[in-house]
Amino acid sequence: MSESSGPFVKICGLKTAHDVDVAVEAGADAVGFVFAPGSPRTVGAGLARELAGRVPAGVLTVGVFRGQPVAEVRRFAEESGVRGVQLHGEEGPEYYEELRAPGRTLLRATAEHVERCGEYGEDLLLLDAPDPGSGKPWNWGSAEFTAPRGHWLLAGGLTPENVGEALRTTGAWGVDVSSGVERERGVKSPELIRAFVRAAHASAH
Ligand SMILES: O=C(O)c1ccccc1N[C@@H]1O[C@H](COP(=O)(O)O)[C@@H](O)[C@H]1O
Repeated sequence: MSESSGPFVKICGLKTAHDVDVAVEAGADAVGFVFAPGSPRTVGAGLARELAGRVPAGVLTVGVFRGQPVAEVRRFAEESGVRGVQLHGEEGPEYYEELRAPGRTLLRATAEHVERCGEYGEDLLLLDAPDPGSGKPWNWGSAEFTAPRGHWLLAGGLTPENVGEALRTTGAWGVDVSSGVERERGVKSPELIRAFVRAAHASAH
């Protein structure tokens, strides 16, 4: 994982070589490929392998899953060569145990309150909206919100305009975005990707 002093930034839902290159050149720490079915961002393992092959070793490649059987997750991860696995379903700790592999980073996405990162054996916790990938924000700015301990990413409705405030308000270790860097649903905007990474990095100063 990133040792840089700024926040960890993941750009998710990439489908083209150009968008991958833009995210990497902009300074993203991680790029995500959606393997969950039914999303306008869903890609197959073959395309993801091509895209992941463009990514330098210092940038984490992540496969995104939702409610899929463990064998399917493992197969997609192995066929695509992604180094991270992000789970958005109801999977319990045993699921993480089964997916643990040398060099693999496990990300647990949840919309529930969590005390600390690592409760299910994950390396990174991702606090997201109940409807992941929808672009809808949630109540991370409210007085009731309490941040988990450890490394966690904030996601859900983030944009270049609100990411700085989101990082300052929540103290998140990093951020993850998909909709907020798209010009239309499922189609990334290079300008918005660059603006998002710039705004996230600027929040550290
Ligand atoms: O992006 C999707 O379509 C998706 C589908 C299924 C599970 C997760 C998905 N994306 C994740 O959602 C957040 C981004 O949300 P937003 O669009 O920025 O509001 C991020 O964690 C993606 O990995």
